Amino acid sequence: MSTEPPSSRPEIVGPDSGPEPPYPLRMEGEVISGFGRGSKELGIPTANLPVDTAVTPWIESAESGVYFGYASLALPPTHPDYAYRDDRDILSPTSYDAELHSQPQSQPPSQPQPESQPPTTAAQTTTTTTTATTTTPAETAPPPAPTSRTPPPPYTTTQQEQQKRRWHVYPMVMSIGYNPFYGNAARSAEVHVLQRFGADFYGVPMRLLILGFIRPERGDYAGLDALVADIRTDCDVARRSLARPAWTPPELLASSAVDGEVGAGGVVLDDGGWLVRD
Ligand SMILES: Cc1cc2nc3c(=O)[nH]c(=O)nc-3n(C[C@H](O)[C@H](O)[C@H](O)COP(=O)(O)O)c2cc1C
Ligand SMILES: Nc1ncnc2c1ncn2[C@@H]1O[C@H](COP(=O)(O)OP(=O)(O)O)[C@@H](O)[C@H]1O
Repeated sequence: MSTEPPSSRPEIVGPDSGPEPPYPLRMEGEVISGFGRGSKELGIPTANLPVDTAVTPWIESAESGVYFGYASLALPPTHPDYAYRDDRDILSPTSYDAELHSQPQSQPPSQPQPESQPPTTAAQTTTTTTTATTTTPAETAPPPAPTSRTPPPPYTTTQQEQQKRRWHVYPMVMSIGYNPFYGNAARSAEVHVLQRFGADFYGVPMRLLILGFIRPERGDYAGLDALVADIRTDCDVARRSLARPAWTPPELLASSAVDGEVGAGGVVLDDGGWLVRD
């Protein structure tokens, strides 16, 4: 079990009756690379999506901070986590493996490292039919220790493979903002999927059904450990919040759910099937 969260942090967010307006919010795109800090410095990988207000207008006025909900990934058959159980392959929030939060793989710096390079742009990585990039942006941080993580494989090379992709749904926690601890110049959307994966999934289509807000982003952490502890608490909060009946996939993906319909108990039933629709 996790350590006690700071007393100011609630353990669950959102009403037991389910998500309330303006949620659910949606976002989708192909996973692009960020600054490579998530795994190496924090031990918490984050899958980045391009932030494009033309495609996702709500994001312009969205408060910078931590959100939670469900992420679906259109994994190709070549990915080790590709599994065919059903067209709607749902992972319960309670199946989350807490060991996912392994320790950072290199010695973290005690102070935040400034940006040394701009993030990879969407234009560099939006084509699914090309090989995913294997480069990691240069950093001013200490050189990374040897890592056991595999480089991004060329998942999306053939049309045949694309046709065989299947959507897999997982609980997630995400950050939308400028990462003030690092002082990013551009706004980013970064998703930590509450699942341990056998390999990276750069270039893979990802959809997000965002169901609630956990907290505003912070830049005043005393050090990296404090940021990591807060993110781990975010993960616990998201997992607990999503485990409630009105927040679990069967309710969200109910076949009777109509987009935007207000169901019993004031729950806004989204067309959760969007997460897995081809
Ligand atoms: C749940 C969650 C909460 C986060 N909260 C903060 C935060 O409060 N302040 C901050 O500066 N960055 C926050 N971050 C962003 C991390 O700093 C970011 O994921 C890290 O810099 C990795 O960036 P990269 O994907 O470019 O490698 C958060 C990330 C996640 C997934
Ligand atoms: N549980 C997970 N959540 C998010 N991304 C993951 C996860 N496991 C593996 N990954 C992979 O790790 C990548 C993010 O790694 P990270 O070190 O944060 O680098 P960057 O943000 O620069 O891409 C994601 O794009 C994804 O391919």
